[in-house]
Amino acid sequence: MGKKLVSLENIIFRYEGQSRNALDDVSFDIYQGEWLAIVGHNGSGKSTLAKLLNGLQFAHSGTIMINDQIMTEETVWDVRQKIGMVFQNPDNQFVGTTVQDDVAFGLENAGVSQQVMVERVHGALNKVKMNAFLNQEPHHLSGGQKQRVAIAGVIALQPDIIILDEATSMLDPRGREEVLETVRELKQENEITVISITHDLEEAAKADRMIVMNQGRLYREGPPQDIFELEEELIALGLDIPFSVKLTKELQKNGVRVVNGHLTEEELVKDLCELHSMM
Ligand SMILES: Nc1ncnc2c1ncn2[C@@H]1O[C@H](COP(=O)(O)OP(=O)(O)OP(=O)(O)O)[C@@H](O)[C@H]1O
Repeated sequence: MGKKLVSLENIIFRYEGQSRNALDDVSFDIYQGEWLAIVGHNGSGKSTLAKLLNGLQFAHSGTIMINDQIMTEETVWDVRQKIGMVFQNPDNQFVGTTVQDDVAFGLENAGVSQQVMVERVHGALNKVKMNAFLNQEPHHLSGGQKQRVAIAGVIALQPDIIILDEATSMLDPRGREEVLETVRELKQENEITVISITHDLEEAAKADRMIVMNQGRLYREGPPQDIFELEEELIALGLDIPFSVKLTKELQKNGVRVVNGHLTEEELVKDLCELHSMM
């Protein structure tokens, strides 16, 4: 496990005029190089967590520490440099007229020299496999490609952490796969730390660790295999377990000896093929 990069301690936050806390004594850590998925039903506090991590709101009590710096109104601009956000709607975050302008936008604002900018734009687009689209206009791109450009815009700024706030929820299955594959590769190659906030437990299954939020409280945390063992509890919280986990349970009930822990359909299919070849 890498070093502790983010630490939340006893965070309490309530929106003005509301009778209950949106975040109620939430504590957890995030380690360098890990992919943490934060899941929960509507209103469980996921987006509020993202707002606090990005300094758009401040906790009423408790501490958020990001790479050894405590988040306060005074440090927020420094801390924000360490975090890149990718949001839900691919169309709302395209600010350039072409792919390369879009990726360069944040670097221009950061006052980076022309030479460094060109290197970083090309490097970032290479990493998300969008370098063949440098001069394309956004309306020629699919949703998945637009989100990959948004990710390139973020990694060009070399943050320590990327937060994906429901970044795949408006994409078709292919776009979703493209974006998740990009995240997986980035994480593997660059030791970047990923926080994905999602309704989608199939997506969360790809993370190293999951946090389940419920009514502003941290309900459970652990590796996806352990979290999906909570099957009935997750369903009671309004969450749906991945298809491969459900199918594994049904197959086992019917006497098929598949092993537990298949978080993707591919893994389950591989196991079934191996069982079949032994028959
Ligand atoms: N701007 C706001 N003003 C008042 N209350 C808010 C505001 N935003 C969120 N809330 C409340 O705070 C709580 C947590 O909401 P939050 O949006 O963080 O949940 P979420 O898990 O991200 O839900 P969703 O998946 O629907 O976005 C909910 O009770 C919600 O009604």
